[in-house]
Amino acid sequence: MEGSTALSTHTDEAAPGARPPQVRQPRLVIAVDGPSGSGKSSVCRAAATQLGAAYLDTGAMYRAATWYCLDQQVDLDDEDAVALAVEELPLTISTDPQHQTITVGQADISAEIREPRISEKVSEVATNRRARTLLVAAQRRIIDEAGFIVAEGRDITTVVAPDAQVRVLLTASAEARLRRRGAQLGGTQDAEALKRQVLERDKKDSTASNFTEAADGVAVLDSSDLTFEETVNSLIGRVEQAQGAGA
Ligand SMILES: Nc1ncnc2c1ncn2[C@@H]1O[C@H](COP(=O)(O)OP(=O)(O)O)[C@@H](O)[C@H]1O
Ligand SMILES: Nc1ccn([C@H]2C[C@H](O)[C@@H](COP(=O)(O)OP(=O)(O)O)O2)c(=O)n1
Repeated sequence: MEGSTALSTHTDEAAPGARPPQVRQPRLVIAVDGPSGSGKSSVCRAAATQLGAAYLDTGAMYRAATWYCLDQQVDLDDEDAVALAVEELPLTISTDPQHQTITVGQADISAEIREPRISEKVSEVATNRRARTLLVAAQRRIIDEAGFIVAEGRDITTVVAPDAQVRVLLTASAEARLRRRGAQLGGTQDAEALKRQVLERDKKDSTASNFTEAADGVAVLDSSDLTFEETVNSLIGRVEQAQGAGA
């Protein structure tokens, strides 16, 4: 049933930065979208750590849903079956940028969801409209509970948190993104496999959300010619500007 989110998402308590838990953070949401390999996860994790903010990797939730469907031998072409599986998904996700774990039931699938077998199937779940509705609702709950959080994905600036104080589209050239993903996977993937996991997946994902052009009010951060540190600093600079504006 659409709207009745039985998706029992549970968030592990974030332990961000060195800030004591009793210090209440002002509400500040940093939304980052972008294509595969643009640096969203690594840049946002580093920025959240330095800022003492929580961190939400929404792609990991789509990956976990895909892992669960495959584990339960759900036919990914069967839209209803995929939506039902996502409805019952017993997901726990950490929002601590320094300790990222994701579990389904008792299974810790933090490493498994990064495997190429998941990357090659995840768009089939991410383009399921009902699955998206359920996952977006869960993501909004997590963001609301955290208050001070960097959330990244494909539709955070536009659908999940369009009212975020900082909204950034993180991009990089196709060449840079393929090179980065290849290096990240330790050179284990040939050029064709990388293209499937990066460019073809982006093309399919683009049918479900727009992360190739910045929406109104969303700043573009092109990391093609920036070092990792420069990219992180640029994002933090935007957050500090917003903090200054809100102070
Ligand atoms: N500006 C950058 N310069 C060089 N490498 C980067 C940069 N940004 C990210 N990377 C590296 O590229 C790889 C892919 O980044 P990742 O965060 O997984 O991207 P995404 O989450 O957008 O798919 C990581 O190994 C990361 O360290
Ligand atoms: N908010 C989001 C986040 C991810 N997705 C989809 C798109 C991707 O194919 C998968 C996995 O996302 P993930 O960010 O882990 O992918 P990359 O690390 O960028 O390659 O989920 C989405 O549709 N909406």
